[in-house]
Amino acid sequence: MAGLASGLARTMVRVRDIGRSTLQPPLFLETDPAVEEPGFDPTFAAARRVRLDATSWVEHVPGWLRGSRQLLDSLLAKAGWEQRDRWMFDKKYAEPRLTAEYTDLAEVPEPLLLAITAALSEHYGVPYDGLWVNLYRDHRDSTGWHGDWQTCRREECVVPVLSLGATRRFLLKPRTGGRSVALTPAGGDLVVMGGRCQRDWRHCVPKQAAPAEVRISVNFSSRLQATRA
Ligand SMILES: O=C(O)CCC(=O)C(=O)O
Ligand SMILES: [Fe+2]
Repeated sequence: MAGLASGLARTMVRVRDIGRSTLQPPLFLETDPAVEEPGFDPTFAAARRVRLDATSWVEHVPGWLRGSRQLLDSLLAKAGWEQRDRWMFDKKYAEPRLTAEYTDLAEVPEPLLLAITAALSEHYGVPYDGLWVNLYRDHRDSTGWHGDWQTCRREECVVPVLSLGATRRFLLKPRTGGRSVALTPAGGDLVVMGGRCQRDWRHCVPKQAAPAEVRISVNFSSRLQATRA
């Protein structure tokens, strides 16, 4: 991680350069490798893409956001966390995590997230205009196998997920069954699902036996992708 951090330091964007109201990526780049302020790599230099099959892929960008603990603490305090229910057959279950959703970016409580949204839009060529955040309070919280159908109604979508806090396993497996692919995103890492991933694959964040601290995932959405072509 030390090598990676110093390699990325040149291109980190400082949070203090991010205007409150602008959706444009910040213009000033940080040059001091010792800086601890939050900052992201607008070049996505560390991205590693895994081809899942001929039409689906997942990308892991380790260490994309530096100083991610600050964003975690801020969201913990400021996001309007709610408990959601899920119906399974005839029974209602409380989801084993908390969620806050922002369909309007103007409501997002952290300006850094606006700059991050703009950088993701620019890099992946998708106009992200909303996001939802999930809070995994400890190792017993989880997300079951699913595809993001509500936010991906097109054949192909690009769905970025930014991890903050504890390292947890993020698994993908073909919808029709078969071996799963495991990623272990740490705080500050991006996982990006692309191609037909939401149609042909499922993803989850499983519970684990080993104790884990709090984790937040930030999931980016686009009205364009949520609308049938
Ligand atoms: O928490 C994560 O890493 C993934 C969350 C997710 O897949 C979802 O909320 O749809
Ligand atoms: Fe999902």
